[in-house]
Amino acid sequence: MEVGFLGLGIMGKAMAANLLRHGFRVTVWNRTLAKCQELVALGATVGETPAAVVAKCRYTIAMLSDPSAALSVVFDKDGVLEQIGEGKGYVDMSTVDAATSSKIFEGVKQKGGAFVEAPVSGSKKPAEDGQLVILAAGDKTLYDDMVPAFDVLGKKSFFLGEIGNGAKMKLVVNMIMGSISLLSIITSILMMNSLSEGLCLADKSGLSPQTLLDVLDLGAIANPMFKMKGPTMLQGSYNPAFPLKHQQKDMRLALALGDENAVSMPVSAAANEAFKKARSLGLGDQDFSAVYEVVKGAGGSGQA
Ligand SMILES: NC(=O)C1=CN([C@@H]2O[C@H](COP(=O)(O)OP(=O)(O)OC[C@H]3O[C@@H](n4cnc5c(N)ncnc54)[C@H](OP(=O)(O)O)[C@@H]3O)[C@@H](O)[C@H]2O)C=CC1
Ligand SMILES: O=CCCC(=O)O
Repeated sequence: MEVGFLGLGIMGKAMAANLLRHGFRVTVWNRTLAKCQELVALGATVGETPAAVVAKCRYTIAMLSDPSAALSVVFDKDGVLEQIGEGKGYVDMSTVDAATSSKIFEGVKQKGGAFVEAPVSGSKKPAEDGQLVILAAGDKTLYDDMVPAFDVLGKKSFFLGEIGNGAKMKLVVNMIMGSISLLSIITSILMMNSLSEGLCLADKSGLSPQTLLDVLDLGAIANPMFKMKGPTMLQGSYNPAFPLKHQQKDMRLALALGDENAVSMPVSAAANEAFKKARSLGLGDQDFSAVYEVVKGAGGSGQA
């Protein structure tokens, strides 16, 4: 199967590489064209513009940063709309809001093409391993055509019906993830303080601190988020798997969805403020766990 791939950021690069590894013929484009070279080394060909990629491929996938990028790649000069038409499909896997997705759907439909939105759950590692969860909606025939690609990219794909449902599901999932991550970080700080006391007490009492850690990790207070992100957070190292600016964009879009539906979400609103604060501190391109710096600055223990 031949596919086009637009957007080779953290996620797009891993996903396009995965398709190549599984025998797909892939034509790639990225705004910063130099980033295509890594994929060329894996066997991809390059399209000079989104329109050139769509002209060459029956199916084109996009993985772009946010609503404005997703719209620009479709509607601007040399964009997808210049070449999409009867018999061609466009699949946007970026995380955007339902209104953005609907605009793209209408634009593609007017040209006679088919459109599926298919945002994903799972970060850099699941993208590399083909273990994403795909939340698709839109044209069912195109969705069925894309199943071989979705099977490579993900461990499970859902077809959620009319356009917008995939975008909304993704925003709800990420809103929960963003809030829980923040709560988990705060909890971790408190946990780490009490853990420090516990380790000290074990040591002074002649017990092995490492055995204490092993016992705790098997019990009810084991904390997967802290286990995954904790060690690098403690070093103040936030190499991005999921950039903080994208987490804050998702919180913002999810809160707007809450506004539209009059759903009160005080926890998410507070989490959004913390992510915004982190962006104002210049942490937007770091991993979303860098929100820890905000929590520390607000009076959490730097010992954590
Ligand atoms: N990282 C993660 O863990 C996950 C991310 N997502 C979502 O996937 C999408 C991509 O994320 P990720 O790969 O991490 O993001 P990156 O920031 O690493 O990559 C963003 C991509 O979008 C391109 N881009 C940005 N603005 C424009 C524009 N105006 N026109 C054309 N291209 C543009 C960038 O091009 P250039 O290289 O030129 O800057 C790059 O290819 C986002 O919507 C994110 O929310 C979903 C699940 C997990
Ligand atoms: O949108 C990013 C989600 C990251 C994840 O699901 O781990």
